[in-house]
Amino acid sequence: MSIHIGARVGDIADTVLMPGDPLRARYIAETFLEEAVCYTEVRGMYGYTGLYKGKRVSIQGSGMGIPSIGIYVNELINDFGVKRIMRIGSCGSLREEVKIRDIILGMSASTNSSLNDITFRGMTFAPTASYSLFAKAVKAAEALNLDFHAGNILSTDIFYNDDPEEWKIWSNHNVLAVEMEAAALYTLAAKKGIEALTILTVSDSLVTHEATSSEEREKTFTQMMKLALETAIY
Ligand SMILES: O=P(O)(O)O[C@H]1O[C@H](CO)[C@@H](O)[C@H]1O
Ligand SMILES: O=c1cc[nH]c(=O)[nH]1
Repeated sequence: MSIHIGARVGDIADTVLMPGDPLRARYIAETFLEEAVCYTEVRGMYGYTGLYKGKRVSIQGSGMGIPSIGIYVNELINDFGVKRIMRIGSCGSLREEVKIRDIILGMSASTNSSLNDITFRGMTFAPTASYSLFAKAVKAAEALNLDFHAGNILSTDIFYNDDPEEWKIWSNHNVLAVEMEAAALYTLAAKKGIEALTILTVSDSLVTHEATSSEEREKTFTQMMKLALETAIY
């Protein structure tokens, strides 16, 4: 058991899918996994292990934001020996061509967080997905006949930004969408030598101001869930 994950060594699979929302973790486990067992309820941040098409996979909530996912990713790797983490989250579109409910593979994650300023002392690190997982996700998407966008995403520390125009700086540099965790996942994965990828579904658009409901964000982004599970077993 680690400080924030109430599991025993061996309870968590080598491959972990991480939604921000713990209720999405429960929904995925109950909907897609066989023999799913809940291995942690600490802080209500549910984690489950079960079988997807016969292969062991875990689903662990990360919470919202870089500090929260940083805690869980560190413990998953250091205390439970996890080898592969795929974040599956919602995001806001920053580009007109990226429509609501579209799927995005985050090849790299820009950030306005001080996370890497602190670590790299003012120099700039480029948090990047693992090519191995990215390539598998592309093949899995093709097999599922799913369209997707692939590119740079933004991991922001600020959900409610006082400056309603700031997103355009990122949009003007072809950053596809905004979420709040991928840069930390990619940085920690690089440091610890594990594989990482972020798969997102567009829940709202900063361009058109369309938005989906909380219930839809918890339960209906099933194409992204299936894509991540198929990538896990590819
Ligand atoms: O849907 P999740 O995975 O939580 O991801 C997005 O949603 C949350 C904000 O509503 C942030 O965690 C952001 O990254
Ligand atoms: O971080 C996020 C997540 C979803 N939608 C947003 O606009 N931002």
